[in-house]
Amino acid sequence: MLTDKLLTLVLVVQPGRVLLGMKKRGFGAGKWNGFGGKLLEESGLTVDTLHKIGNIKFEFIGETELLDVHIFRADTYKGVPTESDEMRPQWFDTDKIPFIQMWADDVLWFPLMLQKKTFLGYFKFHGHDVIVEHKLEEVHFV
Ligand SMILES: CNc1cc(N2CCOCC2)nc(N)n1
Repeated sequence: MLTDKLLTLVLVVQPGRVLLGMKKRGFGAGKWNGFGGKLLEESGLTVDTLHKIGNIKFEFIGETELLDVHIFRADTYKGVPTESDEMRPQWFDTDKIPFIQMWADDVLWFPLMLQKKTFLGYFKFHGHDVIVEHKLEEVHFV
Protein backbone atom coordinates (compact mmCIF):
# COMPACT_ATOMS: atom_id res chain seq x y z
CA MET A 1 0.00 0.00 0.00
CA LEU A 2 1.07 3.56 -0.42
CA THR A 3 1.52 4.20 3.29
CA ASP A 4 3.74 1.18 3.87
CA LYS A 5 7.11 1.85 5.45
CA LEU A 6 9.67 1.65 2.63
CA LEU A 7 12.99 0.07 3.62
CA THR A 8 16.03 -1.13 1.72
CA LEU A 9 18.22 -4.14 2.48
CA VAL A 10 21.58 -4.66 0.81
CA LEU A 11 23.43 -8.00 0.80
CA VAL A 12 27.07 -7.98 -0.29
CA VAL A 13 27.54 -11.39 -1.91
CA GLN A 14 30.92 -12.64 -3.19
CA PRO A 15 31.80 -16.13 -4.40
CA GLY A 16 31.25 -18.43 -1.42
CA ARG A 17 30.65 -15.72 1.14
CA VAL A 18 28.12 -13.10 2.27
CA LEU A 19 28.75 -10.01 4.37
CA LEU A 20 26.23 -9.69 7.19
CA GLY A 21 25.98 -7.25 10.08
CA MET A 22 24.99 -7.95 13.66
CA LYS A 23 22.40 -5.26 14.48
CA LYS A 24 23.43 -3.84 17.85
CA ARG A 25 20.36 -1.73 18.68
CA GLY A 26 16.92 -0.78 17.45
CA PHE A 27 14.63 -2.85 15.27
CA GLY A 28 16.03 -6.34 14.70
CA ALA A 29 18.74 -5.91 17.36
CA GLY A 30 20.56 -9.20 18.05
CA LYS A 31 20.03 -10.52 14.53
CA TRP A 32 22.45 -10.83 11.62
CA ASN A 33 21.11 -9.13 8.52
CA GLY A 34 22.04 -7.32 5.38
CA PHE A 35 22.65 -3.60 5.56
CA GLY A 36 19.98 -0.94 5.39
CA GLY A 37 20.47 2.01 3.07
CA LYS A 38 22.09 4.37 5.57
CA LEU A 39 23.70 1.51 7.46
CA LEU A 40 25.82 0.81 4.40
CA GLU A 41 27.60 4.11 4.93
CA GLU A 42 27.59 3.53 8.69
CA SER A 43 29.47 0.28 8.10
CA GLY A 44 32.21 2.02 6.15
CA LEU A 45 30.99 0.53 2.91
CA THR A 46 29.94 2.08 -0.35
CA VAL A 47 28.74 -0.02 -3.28
CA ASP A 48 28.80 0.84 -6.96
CA THR A 49 26.34 -1.57 -8.52
CA LEU A 50 23.19 -2.71 -6.77
CA HIS A 51 21.14 -5.47 -8.38
CA LYS A 52 17.47 -5.57 -7.39
CA ILE A 53 16.80 -9.12 -6.21
CA GLY A 54 13.55 -8.98 -4.32
CA ASN A 55 10.71 -7.21 -2.63
CA ILE A 56 9.14 -8.56 0.53
CA LYS A 57 6.22 -7.10 2.44
CA PHE A 58 6.06 -7.85 6.15
CA GLU A 59 2.95 -7.69 8.29
CA PHE A 60 3.19 -7.87 12.07
CA ILE A 61 -0.12 -8.93 13.62
CA GLY A 62 -1.60 -6.05 15.55
CA GLU A 63 0.35 -3.39 13.64
CA THR A 64 -1.30 -1.47 10.84
CA GLU A 65 1.80 -0.49 8.88
CA LEU A 66 3.40 -3.02 6.55
CA LEU A 67 7.16 -2.99 6.00
CA ASP A 68 7.90 -2.88 2.29
CA VAL A 69 11.50 -4.08 2.01
CA HIS A 70 13.33 -3.73 -1.30
CA ILE A 71 16.28 -6.10 -1.36
CA PHE A 72 19.45 -5.57 -3.40
CA ARG A 73 22.61 -7.55 -4.01
CA ALA A 74 26.00 -5.96 -4.39
CA ASP A 75 28.80 -8.10 -5.80
CA THR A 76 31.52 -5.60 -4.99
CA TYR A 77 31.99 -2.80 -2.50
CA LYS A 78 34.48 -0.08 -1.62
CA GLY A 79 35.81 0.66 1.86
CA VAL A 80 36.57 -1.58 4.79
CA PRO A 81 33.71 -3.26 6.67
CA THR A 82 33.81 -1.35 9.94
CA GLU A 83 31.87 -1.81 13.17
CA SER A 84 29.57 1.10 14.00
CA ASP A 85 27.29 1.72 16.94
CA GLU A 86 24.53 0.11 14.83
CA MET A 87 26.22 -2.81 13.13
CA ARG A 88 29.09 -5.30 13.54
CA PRO A 89 30.01 -6.63 10.07
CA GLN A 90 31.26 -10.19 9.53
CA TRP A 91 31.77 -12.45 6.49
CA PHE A 92 29.98 -15.80 6.46
CA ASP A 93 30.58 -18.77 4.16
CA THR A 94 27.40 -19.27 2.15
CA ASP A 95 27.05 -22.77 3.64
CA LYS A 96 27.38 -21.46 7.21
CA ILE A 97 24.87 -18.60 7.28
CA PRO A 98 23.66 -18.15 10.89
CA PHE A 99 19.95 -18.45 10.11
CA ILE A 100 19.06 -19.21 13.75
CA GLN A 101 20.31 -15.74 14.63
CA MET A 102 18.47 -14.06 11.75
CA TRP A 103 14.90 -13.11 10.91
CA ALA A 104 12.87 -16.31 10.36
CA ASP A 105 12.10 -15.41 6.73
CA ASP A 106 15.77 -15.30 5.67
CA VAL A 107 16.23 -19.08 5.51
CA LEU A 108 13.43 -19.13 2.92
CA TRP A 109 14.65 -16.47 0.51
CA PHE A 110 18.46 -16.52 0.94
CA PRO A 111 18.70 -19.63 -1.29
CA LEU A 112 16.87 -17.72 -4.04
CA MET A 113 19.29 -14.81 -3.59
CA LEU A 114 22.34 -17.08 -3.74
CA GLN A 115 21.00 -18.63 -6.97
CA LYS A 116 20.63 -15.06 -8.31
CA LYS A 117 16.88 -15.54 -8.61
CA THR A 118 14.51 -12.62 -8.13
CA PHE A 119 11.45 -12.89 -5.94
CA LEU A 120 8.37 -11.35 -4.38
CA GLY A 121 7.39 -12.27 -0.86
CA TYR A 122 4.82 -11.61 1.83
CA PHE A 123 5.34 -12.71 5.44
CA LYS A 124 2.90 -12.35 8.32
CA PHE A 125 4.66 -12.43 11.70
CA HIS A 126 3.26 -13.00 15.16
CA GLY A 127 5.73 -11.12 17.29
CA HIS A 128 9.27 -11.11 15.93
CA ASP A 129 9.86 -14.85 15.76
CA VAL A 130 6.81 -16.71 14.40
CA ILE A 131 5.74 -16.69 10.76
CA VAL A 132 2.03 -17.53 10.68
CA GLU A 133 1.60 -17.16 6.91
CA HIS A 134 3.82 -16.47 3.94
CA LYS A 135 4.00 -16.35 0.17
CA LEU A 136 7.25 -16.40 -1.82
CA GLU A 137 7.44 -16.61 -5.58
CA GLU A 138 10.21 -16.26 -8.11
CA VAL A 139 9.48 -13.42 -10.52
CA HIS A 140 11.40 -11.81 -13.34
CA PHE A 141 11.81 -8.08 -12.66
CA VAL A 142 12.07 -6.02 -15.77
C1 LIG B 1 10.69 -9.16 9.41
N1 LIG B 1 11.71 -9.85 8.65
C2 LIG B 1 12.79 -9.18 8.15
C3 LIG B 1 12.89 -7.80 8.23
C4 LIG B 1 14.04 -7.22 7.70
N2 LIG B 1 14.25 -5.87 7.73
C5 LIG B 1 13.33 -4.93 8.37
C6 LIG B 1 14.11 -3.77 8.96
O1 LIG B 1 14.97 -3.18 8.01
C7 LIG B 1 15.93 -4.10 7.51
C8 LIG B 1 15.27 -5.28 6.86
N3 LIG B 1 15.00 -7.99 7.13
C9 LIG B 1 14.83 -9.31 7.07
N4 LIG B 1 15.81 -10.07 6.51
N5 LIG B 1 13.73 -9.92 7.56
